Amino acid sequence: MKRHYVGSEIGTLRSVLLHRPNLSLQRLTPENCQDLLFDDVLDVERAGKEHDRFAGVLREQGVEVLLLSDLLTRTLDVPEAKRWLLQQQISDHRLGPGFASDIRDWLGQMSHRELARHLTGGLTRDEVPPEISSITGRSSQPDDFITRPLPNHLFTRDTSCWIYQGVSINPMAKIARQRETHNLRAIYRWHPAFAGGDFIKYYGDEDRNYDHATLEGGDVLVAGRGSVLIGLSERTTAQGIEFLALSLFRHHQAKRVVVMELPRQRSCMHLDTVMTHLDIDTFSIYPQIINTEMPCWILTPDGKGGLIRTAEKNYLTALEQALEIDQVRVITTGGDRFEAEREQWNDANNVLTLRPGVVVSYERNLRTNEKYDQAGITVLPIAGDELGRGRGGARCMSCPLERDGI
Ligand SMILES: NC(=[NH2+])NCCC[C@H](N)C(=O)O
Repeated sequence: MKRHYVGSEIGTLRSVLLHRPNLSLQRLTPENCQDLLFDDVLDVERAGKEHDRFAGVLREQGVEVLLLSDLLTRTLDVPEAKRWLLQQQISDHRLGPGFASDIRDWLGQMSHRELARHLTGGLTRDEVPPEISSITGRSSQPDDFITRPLPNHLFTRDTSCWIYQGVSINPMAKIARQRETHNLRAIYRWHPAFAGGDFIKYYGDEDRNYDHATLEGGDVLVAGRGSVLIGLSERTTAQGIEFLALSLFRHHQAKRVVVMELPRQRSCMHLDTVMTHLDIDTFSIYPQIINTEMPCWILTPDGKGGLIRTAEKNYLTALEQALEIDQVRVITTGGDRFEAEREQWNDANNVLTLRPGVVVSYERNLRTNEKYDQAGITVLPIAGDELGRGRGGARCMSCPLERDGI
């Protein structure tokens, strides 16, 4: 079995999980898109092409690209996985026991590819045969959906994140994304590439209510050298960080966790919207948010199963300690204040590093890409006019499964 291991944020990327936008994007309307955490509706066909190009660039660079729909389809071949997933996604308490059971039976007859399509793309009333109905004969949901689509599966970075020899399968903060976690849990439990594999599940794999202890992978940066950086953000709470840090220390996978506190706002919903790692000593940052005023702590194990929390003077010294280097170099978002704000909103700082100093970035962010270039960082540009409307860039549209350390 392949070894899944993510040793850093910038070491050579070898294998990555992506989700090609599908049915879920076709369901987005001006009325529901905000609820589903998209800022606009998309040209679905064009978004698909942009995504294919993104995957193409990764493959050309030698990265293995796995697609979520393929993994899910294969997972459904395992009868226990299929039963479990249908129970989770079409639950009795969501739809009422009779209706839920009829829907599960009906979905259970579908080809697994088609079922996977609905497990990510949702199910509408119209798609279900009319003879299946709830006791009132009405749709059990206020809108047309029997299960709502999961368009944010596009951002595979968030739902699960690999850290050294294990994975966190994340309890998501927003209702619109919580059911994504079931799909990932099933894949990591039952898909033959993962089932029984030699990796740790740090957090999030239990059937329980995680309540306020939420965590999303966009906030987790595997710095390497035994360090992990985590954003305390709109999505990732102190409670979630505490659980993950304790688990990392218990499994001897990290020596320290650097916590950086972000304002709770959409434009910087995750750490990776304002900061990514480009080369051993180099970070891309959005200076309006990432600056020396930002509260920052270092967590270390106390040797008795707890945590020691030390406040840090500023994030730069914290990063230097994390990477065990003398000085970090930062590249700030390009252009004047207005341009920088607009480019940050369009994910100029959210780039995917393929190996030290080589990144994939949206081509539209001209000013910032120019600064990367001047600083000796190689930019592989991709179009993202449609994809970007979901508020995410190359980093958050990818979940590294295998990457070298530094
Ligand atoms: N790691 C990230 N920056 N993820 C971006 C996620 C965007 C997505 N629409 C959401 O609101 O959840």
